[in-house]
Amino acid sequence: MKEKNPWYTPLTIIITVIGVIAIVALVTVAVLQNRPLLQKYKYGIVLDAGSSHTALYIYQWPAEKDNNTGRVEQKHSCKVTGKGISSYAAQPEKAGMSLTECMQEAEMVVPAKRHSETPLYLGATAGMRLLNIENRSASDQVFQAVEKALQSFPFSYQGARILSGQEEGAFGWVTVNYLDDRLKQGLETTGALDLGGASTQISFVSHDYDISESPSNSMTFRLYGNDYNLYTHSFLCYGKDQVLRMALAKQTQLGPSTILDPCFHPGYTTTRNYSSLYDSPCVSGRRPREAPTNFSHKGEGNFTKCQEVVKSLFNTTACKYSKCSFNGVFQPPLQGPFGAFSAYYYVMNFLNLTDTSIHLETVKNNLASYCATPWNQIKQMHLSNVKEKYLAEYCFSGTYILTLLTEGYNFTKETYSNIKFIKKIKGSDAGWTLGYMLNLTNMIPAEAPDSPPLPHAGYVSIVTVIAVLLFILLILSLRPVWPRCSKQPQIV
Ligand SMILES: Nc1ncnc2c1ncn2[C@@H]1O[C@H](COP(=O)(O)OP(=O)(O)O)[C@@H](O)[C@H]1O
Ligand SMILES: [Ca+2]
Repeated sequence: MKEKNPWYTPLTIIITVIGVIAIVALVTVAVLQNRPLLQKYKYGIVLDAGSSHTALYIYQWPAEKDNNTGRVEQKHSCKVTGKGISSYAAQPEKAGMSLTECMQEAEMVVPAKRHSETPLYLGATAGMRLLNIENRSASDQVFQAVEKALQSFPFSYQGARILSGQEEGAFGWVTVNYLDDRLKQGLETTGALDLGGASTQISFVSHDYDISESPSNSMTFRLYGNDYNLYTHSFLCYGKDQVLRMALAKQTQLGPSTILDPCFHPGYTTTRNYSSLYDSPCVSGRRPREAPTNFSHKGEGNFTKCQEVVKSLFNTTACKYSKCSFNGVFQPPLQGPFGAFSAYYYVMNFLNLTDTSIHLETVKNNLASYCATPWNQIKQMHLSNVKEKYLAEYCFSGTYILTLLTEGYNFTKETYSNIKFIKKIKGSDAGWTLGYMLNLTNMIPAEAPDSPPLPHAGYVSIVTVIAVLLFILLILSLRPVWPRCSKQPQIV
């Protein structure tokens, strides 16, 4: 006769079945109760009207969480065809029209029932700052045209304006640290380096400096219960396109109608127009009196000489503060890691120089040999997939970036490795737009939100483990019954 398994008594079977059903029910209720109902999203749209081009970003976040936890992410981006809105000074309506395609894309991406509640912002940066200095009424007309175009879409239009350099720098810093989840957790923050076409920004938290030394460079925030004292500065005219103008202006001032430019590849040659070169407040003061219409621009491909030209655009002698970067601008000691984005990334990524663990001298040597490569060879290798204008300027831009970081901001060969060249963080572009929207929609609270002591997954696991333990205890408590059942004769 077979031994009867004591576990097979009707009582234990019934208890087991009820127990399993109870556990499944308990876990299901716990999961359903705590799961966000349906993943419904809200949306926000920001247009970045930069000096070289405009880009549209669509952000989304779970509808029930818009007030606290850091869950905003980039859903979509669209690059407006053509140049930046400031280039339409002579025909403002076209600035508005240029945005149509991307705005239509936004209408498709954002679900129709959310259109009317989706905020839409346009922020313009250094290109419009310069146009505003140069020709106030042209800048106003561009804004009127842009405003009219944006209002014709079904979103909740919140206005178009020029950001100050401080705002541009600070919102870039907010974006980077928000996406890295550093703000909510009160971690050490990352500095932000943004290189545009017409201006460049540096923003970081430096603990041991006196903000009163230069109040115009300081911004204070209280975010998620932490206080931040941010140093930020925007150098107008030190974006890479305006710096190139300044470099050319400097070299053409010497007089000849042909300039041999060390920042361009050997064999590169083009004819440039004096008026269009000097058509910017960054250089207009330097225009030679009796310049011919055109000048010939030839490349020489010499990194060391190029660096000298670029260095001459930084004034590092005058400083009325305890410490300066350049042009008499206060800068506290650099601190912490830095994220460098926008043109910093485009240029260093093209040059294969994004790895900052490589020694700075090696980086310079690599760039020097790139600059010395004949223009024909460069074109043969890359012209099929890179715009010729960008391609011609990477040697200059790379040299400018290294010079700005070391001679301008005072990064050393030791601190260079604190910089990370980045394009995106967790799928969202690094740039000022996200920080701008978070601020305007009050999505980063000053105080830490009250959150449940456990994350959802932890809560469910604990409930499950406790339920299973209780169940085992129950089964074990029935054990005294078993010996009786097993007192069966064991002989066959
Ligand atoms: N693929 C690329 N390679 C090199 N440079 C690029 C690339 N894409 C964009 N850029 C440059 O990045 C810069 C972006 O600046 P932008 O945001 O338009 O100006 P700003 O921020 O000064 O208003 C411009 O100089 C533009 O030419
Ligand atoms: Ca920009």
